[in-house]
Amino acid sequence: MAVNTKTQVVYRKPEAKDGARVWELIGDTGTLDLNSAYCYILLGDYFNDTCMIAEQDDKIVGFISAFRSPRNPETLFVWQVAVASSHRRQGIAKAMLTGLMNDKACHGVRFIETTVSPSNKASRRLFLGFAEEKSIPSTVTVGYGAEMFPGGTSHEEEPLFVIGPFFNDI
Ligand SMILES: CC(=O)NCC[C@H](N)C(=O)O
Repeated sequence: MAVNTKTQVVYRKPEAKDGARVWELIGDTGTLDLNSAYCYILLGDYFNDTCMIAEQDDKIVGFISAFRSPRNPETLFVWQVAVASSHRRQGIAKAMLTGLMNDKACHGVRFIETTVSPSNKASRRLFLGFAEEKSIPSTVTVGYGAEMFPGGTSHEEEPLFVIGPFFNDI
């Protein structure tokens, strides 16, 4: 049966050349910290083993960035999860996180760490739902307090979510 690939969301690792469009996606979400375009180019170049892009009809509609902690490589720190407003509630964030965890780059990961601000309900659902679905322990502790952010800005606190231990022996 012919599959209409025009409507399928495809998932792939980012490349440096995707940086500008990822920067646009993050800016469009209006909920995440917009890093420099250079940062997203760098992620696509040096950290792309643990990042993923969701693309539909040649439009970047999702992005997840992560890296294995240099001080504890068994921990995967998930930095940002973004889905275009036009593509929410379609399971794209869960597909990106699951795809990332199933990648050989995440072999041996035993903990996922991430920070999720109180207003980021979608990411809260994503990570706690991931833990619950896989019966993995999860804790939410003090992460980065609002006071750590520059004076005069209205940045929310960033509680630390720790999911694990689990065995990711893909
Ligand atoms: C999981 C996630 O997207 N966290 C966001 C952390 C922070 N507010 C940022 O946007 O980088």
